[in-house]
Amino acid sequence: MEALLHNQTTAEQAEALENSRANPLRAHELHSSNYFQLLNSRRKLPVSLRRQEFLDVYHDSQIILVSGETGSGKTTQIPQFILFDEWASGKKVACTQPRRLATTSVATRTATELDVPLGEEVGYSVRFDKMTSETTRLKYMTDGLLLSEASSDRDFSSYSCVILDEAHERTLNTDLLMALLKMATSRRPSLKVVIMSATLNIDKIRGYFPGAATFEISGKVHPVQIHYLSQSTPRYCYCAIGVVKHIHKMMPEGDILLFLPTSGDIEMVCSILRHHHKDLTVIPLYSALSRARQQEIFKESIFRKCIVATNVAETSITIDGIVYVIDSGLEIRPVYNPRLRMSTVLTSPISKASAKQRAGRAGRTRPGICFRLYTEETHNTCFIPSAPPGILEGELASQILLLKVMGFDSVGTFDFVDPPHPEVYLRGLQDLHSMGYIDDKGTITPNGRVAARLSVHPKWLNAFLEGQKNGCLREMIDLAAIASTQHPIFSRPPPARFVADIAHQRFACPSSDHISQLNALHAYESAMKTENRLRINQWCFDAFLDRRALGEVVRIRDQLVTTLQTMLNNTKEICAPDDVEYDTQIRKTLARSFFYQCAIKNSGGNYYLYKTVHEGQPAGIHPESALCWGNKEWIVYSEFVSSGTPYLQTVTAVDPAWLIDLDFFQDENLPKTVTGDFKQPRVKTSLDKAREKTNKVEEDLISFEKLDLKDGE
Ligand SMILES: Nc1ncnc2c1ncn2[C@@H]1O[C@H](COP(=O)(O)OP(=O)(O)OP(=O)(O)O)[C@@H](O)[C@H]1O
Repeated sequence: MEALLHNQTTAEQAEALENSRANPLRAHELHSSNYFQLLNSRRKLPVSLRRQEFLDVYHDSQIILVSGETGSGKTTQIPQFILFDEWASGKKVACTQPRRLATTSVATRTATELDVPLGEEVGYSVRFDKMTSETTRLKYMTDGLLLSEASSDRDFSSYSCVILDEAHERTLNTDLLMALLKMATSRRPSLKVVIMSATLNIDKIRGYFPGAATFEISGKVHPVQIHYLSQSTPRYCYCAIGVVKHIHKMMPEGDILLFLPTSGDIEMVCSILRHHHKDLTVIPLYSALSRARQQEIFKESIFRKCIVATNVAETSITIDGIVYVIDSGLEIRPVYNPRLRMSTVLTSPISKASAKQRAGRAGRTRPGICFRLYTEETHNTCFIPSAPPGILEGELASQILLLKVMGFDSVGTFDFVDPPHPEVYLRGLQDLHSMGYIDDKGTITPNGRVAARLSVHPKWLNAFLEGQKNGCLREMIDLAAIASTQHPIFSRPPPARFVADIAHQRFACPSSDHISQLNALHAYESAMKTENRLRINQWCFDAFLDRRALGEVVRIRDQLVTTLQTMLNNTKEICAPDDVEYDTQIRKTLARSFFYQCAIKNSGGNYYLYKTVHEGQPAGIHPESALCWGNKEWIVYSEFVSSGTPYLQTVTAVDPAWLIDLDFFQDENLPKTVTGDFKQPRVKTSLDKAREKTNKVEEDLISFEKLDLKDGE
């Protein structure tokens, strides 16, 4: 012990020893010198100075709303206070985060602070990835994951306390958790709930939890100077490059964090910065990058680091060394349009709360400076106080299904913090009905129950069932896994986009992007069997495939295969890529499972080559698709997104004959004008032709059967 503590002063030694005794995780063990160093800095955090006061409030109340400055220690310290306080209960403490990167990084930090290996007493759990064990008592997890746990345990019975962090973001999942926790606390008096945020809209949440106690922490760790532009500029990327150059050439050491709205902006700015500043380590950060590439932001560098990020770096994470933050004041927010079944991603100004969070990424381990690429007047007059709750902007089908499986039949009267817009809610119900997951009365069906428990979007259950009939269940599982990874398997680095597109041609299927994805995955798996580890990296590099994304797909797929084992045991012979029927069966399965996402060639459209069948919304096909030339009459698509231009993404050509028996395509369900005519006569004609053709084939078959053919005739 003396040897370990030889660097500490006597007072520190005493304090450290006292703390180590109070720490039930390692009370009988010696701590590393790093532990004591961290302990020293943790003790100075504003939250730590009020530990006892917090615990007093915690003991007296069941629900506590905590608000405090960014960097004051909420995310890393409060869960530790609660962990030790609740130790005797034998239950776990959960702390939720809206994003995966923040979840894994704060779990790592807290485990380091407590001097325990990550995954033992402190762990994390995000979708398709976890580091937890039997001994885990403090679990950082994404809000989505806790929500899916709640679907089978409405009382949160394995937890003594649930902490919802970054509640000001009001994600759809956090809002639902608030509602479920409110009910659970009335059933389980021993369950505690802590809702934390730097900029909590206290009045709204306090109104929702009338009896809750509030605990406010003031005080910053380090000051952050804020600078505004004197005049606004629309050329935010070039302005940002100018500020980086100025900092790099003129200002003292310290890393830079630059916030831009889109991954396209980020890649463009990164390539310009790399070209002009060889002595700057430029690192992009956005959600579509693989986890390993995201982790690069935490690595040390001999040069000054410049991290160029979207709002994934906005909350909870601390990147040691960041002194300068440059904030473009913009972000992209997907907004769901229930009438068109389309997600619009538009670049829009951030909220004041987000601006504060972004500035708060500096000044965490030393004083910082934040350059805001907008005027002070813009900040004060144009930015809304906080972003609208996710429940008002997102699609709701899977959340409604989850609530139904939990027994909330009348979701319309559910006690939300902010109720969803009725049109979005009704669209969600309609979609679930089309998928067969709820019946005419809105009651969940047996298929709906299974779909709600899948780790992928519930819509995939129909693809699995249809795939089982058509002998391509494994292919549907592969596609569900590909759709569920955040990272695209086809890599298209901007400087080599053209070369990448040529490399991807070897996987391309002219009638289906889904089959192109399968081709790439299967080629990777064959290469894995024959090549060694080093060669496989080169193989992926040459093919412009993201190896880590493919690895993640395989992991997700294997988990799904385990879940769907019984289904797989009952499946027909799996069709193989060299079967004549392979393409057709996959396209047919996709058509019959995603029939509500159909589009037909738009006869009058030049640029917008297609129109969605039921909404009649014109759209182009994404230029990365093998079907972008529009030579197929009918298609199904996976996503309908608009970032100014509406695009259908990941599309497959289908035959309308595969759809004609579905209710969705019967005359009474096709959209009509007020005079009763079909809104899209082309859809109607095409379906009628398909019907005639199918009837003719059936008639021919019947008359063929009627012929009493004898052997040899
Ligand atoms: N990975 C890390 N490396 C270095 N210091 C860290 C790290 N994580 C946290 N810290 C230190 O701990 C402090 C508290 O961090 P914490 O995330 O708990 O604050 P917070 O109040 O939750 O902030 P926010 O609201 O921004 O999430 C930081 O200001 C920083 O000094």
